Amino acid sequence: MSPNLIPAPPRPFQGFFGVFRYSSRALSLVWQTSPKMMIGLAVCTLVAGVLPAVATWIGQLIVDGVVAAMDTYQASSSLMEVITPVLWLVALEGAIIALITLAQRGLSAQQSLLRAMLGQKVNVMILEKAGTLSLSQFEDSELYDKLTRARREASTRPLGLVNKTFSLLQNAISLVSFGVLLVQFSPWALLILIAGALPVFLSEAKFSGDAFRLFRWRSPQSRMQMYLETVLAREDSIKEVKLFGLESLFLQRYRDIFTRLFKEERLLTLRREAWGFGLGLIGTLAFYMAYGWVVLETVVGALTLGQMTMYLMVFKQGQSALSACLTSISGMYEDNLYLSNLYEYLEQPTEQENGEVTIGAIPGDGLRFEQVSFAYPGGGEVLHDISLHLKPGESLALVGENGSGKTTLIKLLTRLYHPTQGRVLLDGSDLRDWETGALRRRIGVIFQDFERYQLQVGENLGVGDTQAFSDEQRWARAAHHGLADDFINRMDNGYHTQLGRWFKNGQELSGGQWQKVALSRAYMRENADILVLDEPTAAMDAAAEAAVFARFREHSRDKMTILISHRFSTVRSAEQIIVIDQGRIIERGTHQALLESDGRYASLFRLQAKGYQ
Ligand SMILES: Nc1ncnc2c1ncn2[C@@H]1O[C@H](COP(=O)(O)OP(=O)(O)OP(=O)(O)O)[C@@H](O)[C@H]1O
Repeated sequence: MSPNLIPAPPRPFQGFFGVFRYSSRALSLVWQTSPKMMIGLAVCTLVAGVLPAVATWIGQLIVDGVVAAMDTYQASSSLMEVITPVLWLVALEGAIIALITLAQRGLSAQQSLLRAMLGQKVNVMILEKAGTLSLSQFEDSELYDKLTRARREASTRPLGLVNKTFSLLQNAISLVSFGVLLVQFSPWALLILIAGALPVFLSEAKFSGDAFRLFRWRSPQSRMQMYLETVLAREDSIKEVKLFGLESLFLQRYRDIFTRLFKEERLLTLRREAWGFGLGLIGTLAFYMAYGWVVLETVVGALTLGQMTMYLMVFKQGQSALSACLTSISGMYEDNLYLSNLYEYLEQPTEQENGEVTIGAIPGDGLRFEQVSFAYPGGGEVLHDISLHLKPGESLALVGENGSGKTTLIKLLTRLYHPTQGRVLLDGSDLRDWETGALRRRIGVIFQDFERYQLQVGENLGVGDTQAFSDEQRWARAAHHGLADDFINRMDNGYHTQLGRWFKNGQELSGGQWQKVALSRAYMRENADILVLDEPTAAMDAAAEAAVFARFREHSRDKMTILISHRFSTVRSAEQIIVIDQGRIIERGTHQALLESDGRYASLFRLQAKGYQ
């Protein structure tokens, strides 16, 4: 796809000025970050903007002073007397130049400090917003693109915009002061100056828009590149990459994406620079026309030598100030486009899911699914008409083939998703109405794809209850329930051992040990009265599994427990067993009752039992 074919943004080029709507927000963001430095930037900008014209004007006074001094000196008076006024002017110009340098240093120091502070602030804003997004929003690839784009570009853009705003101000001030001097020569000269710079500006603005559209268009591909980088360079995937010999395959795909993207980028860059050069020539032409004119006026005696030098300087500097102004404007346009990305992401509506219920309408009623159906966003229905009731102290086991919907049911119970039809009730109140904190405190859950944090072992347990994140006694208790205490106590630094390979002295655990850590994490929620274990023992040896369930039953006598497992040995003791097939409940009852009814459960059980004979 060529950049020409890249879909235009909702407000195309004619909305050039409309796109500046993010400028004020970027400015206020910088102001919030550091009002002092923003004022400092403004002062330095002002100083660096006004003084060059003053220096040029003094330059003219010096040249004319020198010419006059040469005449006076020949008419013989003392050299010192003749030259002193000129030397004072030289000293003054020197002082002004020193002041300009000081202002420029001040500018760059404040810019680099602000850059660091703003980068951090914007990244925190992006991550804070990420914390408010729902799971389904995270799974939406368009939103994910927005998030990635915002993280890649947006953190440097607010400061860029502020810098350009100030630089625009600075150059505009210089331009006005040069303009005042130039108009005295001829208003036409001012016109020539403007006419020379305008074409480059227009082409720059157009290409900035194109560059942004290219950036947007290619973000899914950039994301694929980032993904391949991760797979090829992360310890958790490298094992498989090596064994399957995937390096060259993935690297080739990585290169192909680059080649495709680079083709577009090269085309755009070449066009941008070629047009910039061609239209820039108009500016050069304008300068040399004005040059010839000034020379002519000097030769015929309409200008002094000092004035000639000054006007040439003024024209040259005026020209660069004008083109700097226009570059700032087109740069601001570009920054605004990128900021539109950031704000599109930050303004993404979040699903308001915080209700107010902290104690249910019918305390002690337990958990109910009432004719619940569910479809993932953009997908077909994966759960159909599920009804079940679990009272405090009862245990439920979910059985079913891969993909039948067991984990999805748990996601609804933990309110990671909402039912598309029907309701889930806890103690008689709809889950949607529960206050998030109160609801989460009541549920301890371990998913089959639990997270392996590159933190200390203890902290890996602590994440189960942020209130007790660093509570070592609670770590020990949870590890005891989850049968993780034995191996943790044998580690060099006990609960303070760093896990994973990302950081120094990190230790890797076996699959079963990780699972024990995850199980203990669920036990950190001591007040939770709903315990959900989604295949908690798949990686454990038989003895560990038996011990885990013995401990589980003992620990959860007065709780509601939901267990998902493909092993019937662990399922059979549940008071209620539900068999799910393609999102529907097809059988329910106790182990004994299900065997007697001789349905799907009974045949699956016999199949597994045969495997052990
Ligand atoms: N995030 C998702 N987005 C879209 N569809 C999904 C998502 N997660 C699961 N599914 C689909 O929902 C269906 C049920 O998946 P679920 O994970 O609930 O099955 P499961 O019974 O837990 O399977 P397993 O025994 O393999 O863990 C599957 O068809 C799956 O493809």
